[in-house]
Amino acid sequence: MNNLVKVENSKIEQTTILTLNRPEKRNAISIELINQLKVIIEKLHQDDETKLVIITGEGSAFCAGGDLNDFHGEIDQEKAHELLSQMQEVLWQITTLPMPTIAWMNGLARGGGMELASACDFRYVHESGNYGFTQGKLGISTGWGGGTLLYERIHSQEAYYWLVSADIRSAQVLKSIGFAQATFSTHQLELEHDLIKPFISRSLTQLKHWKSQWLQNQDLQKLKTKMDAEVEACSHMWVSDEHKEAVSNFFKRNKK
Ligand SMILES: CC[C@@H](C(=O)O)C(=O)SCCNC(=O)CCNC(=O)[C@H](O)C(C)(C)COP(=O)(O)OP(=O)(O)OC[C@H]1O[C@@H](n2cnc3c(N)ncnc32)[C@H](O)[C@@H]1OP(=O)(O)O
Repeated sequence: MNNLVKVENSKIEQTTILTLNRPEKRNAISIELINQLKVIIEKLHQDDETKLVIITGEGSAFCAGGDLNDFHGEIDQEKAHELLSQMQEVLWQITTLPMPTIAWMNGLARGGGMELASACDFRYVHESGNYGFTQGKLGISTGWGGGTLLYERIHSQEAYYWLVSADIRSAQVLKSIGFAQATFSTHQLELEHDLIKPFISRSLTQLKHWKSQWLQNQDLQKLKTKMDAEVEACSHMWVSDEHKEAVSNFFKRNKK
């Protein structure tokens, strides 16, 4: 079995780094990758020693969103709902992990890649990357619950506008709207990085306490209900002609 997600446990720093490992596909999230991620995140829920989880991508991209070969345009509404729900569950499990999570966005992200980042507690973005909730241009809405999470991360007026405009933004803009906590310029993720150091210097007890406080501060039941509604809405848009055409145009563009 290919490791579509690399897992590195750093015992001294009590940190787990998860690296999406399909660089040739810009780390697009296939069904197989979802299945692997599911098992890894489930294990982390039972892990009493890890105090920090970092999600990043191999190569030039953080994540290009759902793999459009698996999440293709010809599936019906029920099937779309079933597939979208699988990744929604992963996003939910990441959101509710008992330790802090960081999306270390080493490069570009699109669509579901932005949703994945939104499921993390903190986001750091590479200064040369570009980032977009581009679902609007594909004739759909966010389909994994990440639109709901976006509203939790930035000002609601800005979230609403970003989803409608579906525009691609720079790292500096992400920082200015509060989606990213900071930008970085290094290519290799190092746990000694100034942005990671504060986490590593805190104890397991401290970090788990702050995470639990963070989760208590949210109405998780309401959040889950809103994420469910988002998946349902997207599954209906999935079968629109506009969406089918957008997916087909993507593959045609890539064949040129
Ligand atoms: C399904 C859930 C839904 C959601 O809930 O949000 C989504 O995520 S929908 C998907 C949203 N994502 C996109 O629309 C991104 C599509 N990709 C691109 O726009 C570009 O590929 C890129 C991400 C901007 C990268 O551009 P570039 O660096 O120029 O690389 P290429 O375009 O040449 O891509 C390299 C390689 O990767 C394949 N690829 C990229 N993204 C996807 C994808 N989302 N699904 C499947 N495959 C993808 C691309 O086809 C190329 O493959 P080869 O042709 O085999 O080299």
